[in-house]
Amino acid sequence: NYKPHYEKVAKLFNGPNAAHPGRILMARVDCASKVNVDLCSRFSVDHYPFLLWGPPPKFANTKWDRKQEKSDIKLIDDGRTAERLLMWINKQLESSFTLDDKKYENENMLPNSTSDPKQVVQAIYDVEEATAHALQIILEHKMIKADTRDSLIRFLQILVAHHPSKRCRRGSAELLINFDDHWPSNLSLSSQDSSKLLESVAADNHKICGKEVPRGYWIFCRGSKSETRGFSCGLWVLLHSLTVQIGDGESQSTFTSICDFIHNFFICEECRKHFYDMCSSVSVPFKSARDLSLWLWSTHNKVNERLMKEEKDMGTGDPSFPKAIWPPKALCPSCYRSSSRTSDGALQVDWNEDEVFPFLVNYYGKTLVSSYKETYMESLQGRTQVGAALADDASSSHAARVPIGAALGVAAASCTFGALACFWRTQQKNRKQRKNWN
Ligand SMILES: Cc1cc2nc3c(=O)[nH]c(=O)nc-3n(C[C@H](O)[C@H](O)[C@H](O)COP(=O)(O)OP(=O)(O)OC[C@H]3O[C@@H](n4cnc5c(N)ncnc54)[C@H](O)[C@@H]3O)c2cc1C
Repeated sequence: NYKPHYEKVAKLFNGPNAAHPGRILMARVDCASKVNVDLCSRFSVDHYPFLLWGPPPKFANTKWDRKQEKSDIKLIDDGRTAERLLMWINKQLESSFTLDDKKYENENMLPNSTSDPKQVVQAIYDVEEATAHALQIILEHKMIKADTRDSLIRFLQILVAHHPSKRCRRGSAELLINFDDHWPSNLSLSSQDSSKLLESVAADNHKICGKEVPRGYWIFCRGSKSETRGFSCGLWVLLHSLTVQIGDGESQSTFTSICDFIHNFFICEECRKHFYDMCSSVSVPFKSARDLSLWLWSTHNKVNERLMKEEKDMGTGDPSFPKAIWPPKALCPSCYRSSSRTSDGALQVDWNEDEVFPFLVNYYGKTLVSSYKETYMESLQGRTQVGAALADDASSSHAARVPIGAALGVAAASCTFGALACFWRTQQKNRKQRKNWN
């Protein structure tokens, strides 16, 4: 959501149609990407958006500390919207640029097309990807601290028991077994200690969902644009899949663990804050898995509802996957008792929760896991049929449109097409690296 704000400002200064070319160079860095870890840690980036201002050469070789009083590089502390950011810049330069200096053209309005909801059978790969991705972010951003350590342990415990992927359950267990060796409870990590531990975890080849993951691409959560969907979509699917697996006696502790995990380890500041507020508004402890699954479902719908409006107003979001109240009637007709539209066009649904819960259990439980089991069995039988299995899936009644790159990637992970995999992965890496500096 910040992106269009910053692009609005950047378009005044960057690119061939800029109204004020060359006055300022705006650049963006994706700190969630491995190639930028060193750069981002030099500037102690611990949340986003994180805006810095300074002479370009200083960014090349400075190690910046925000506590440092006299520095050529400053933290922009008031730049959450295009207007405020431009006001901040105007103050620095004693200028009077306005956003109207060059009309902002929204390039994101592409025609809509609908997605096939049955693709969830392939979401198991994205749940693995999101799990590995989350751990990678936690390690690279050195987020395990004295006050967050317990929350990670509690979340890993849930993953050990209920992660829909067996290899992630195994990997989470291994991580827990070695947890005290890597992160002793009395250790308050200096950045040097933390780097050493990160190296040792990497050297142990500790991959929470097996060696092949993260694979570097998304299947179910693949957006039509490179910067949409992906991790946050995979994270939602993981959370839903956990809530439908737990037993009634675990519902309250799972609720607390999910809330704490998002609060401590989801680096999208706005998301974790909103989610934390919604967690805090729950006053009665959960007594059943049903209640927790329905709470997460309706919380997700509240986020959808809010983003639906924001994305419409700002032209963000993925045009091929517009936010909507979920599940749509076509996916679960019996979930709807009745529905109507308000005067401003918003959908209001009288839900039949006795139908929604079994629907969620089936969607995020049985259906999601079905594809994994098949693949896992095949991997035990010699790992040669994965590409074919995906192709078969695509024409089965669980029809899933598998992007060709992803299908090749999964096939490659089975070690069947080594050379192809190498080529494809290199392409992916190059693409990622190019993206990070545009
Ligand atoms: C905990 C959390 C909080 C977030 N908060 C914010 C925020 O405050 N601001 C922000 O801009 N972004 C937020 N995000 C990101 C945002 O919700 C989306 O994940 C992101 O925009 C990608 O959207 P998507 O189209 O892939 O669908 P997502 O919303 O990520 O959903 C993934 C899939 O889940 C299914 N689904 C959709 N709704 C439901 C539901 N109600 N119940 C069950 N399944 C459903 C659909 O199949 C969908 O494709 C948050 C993400 C998480 C995990």
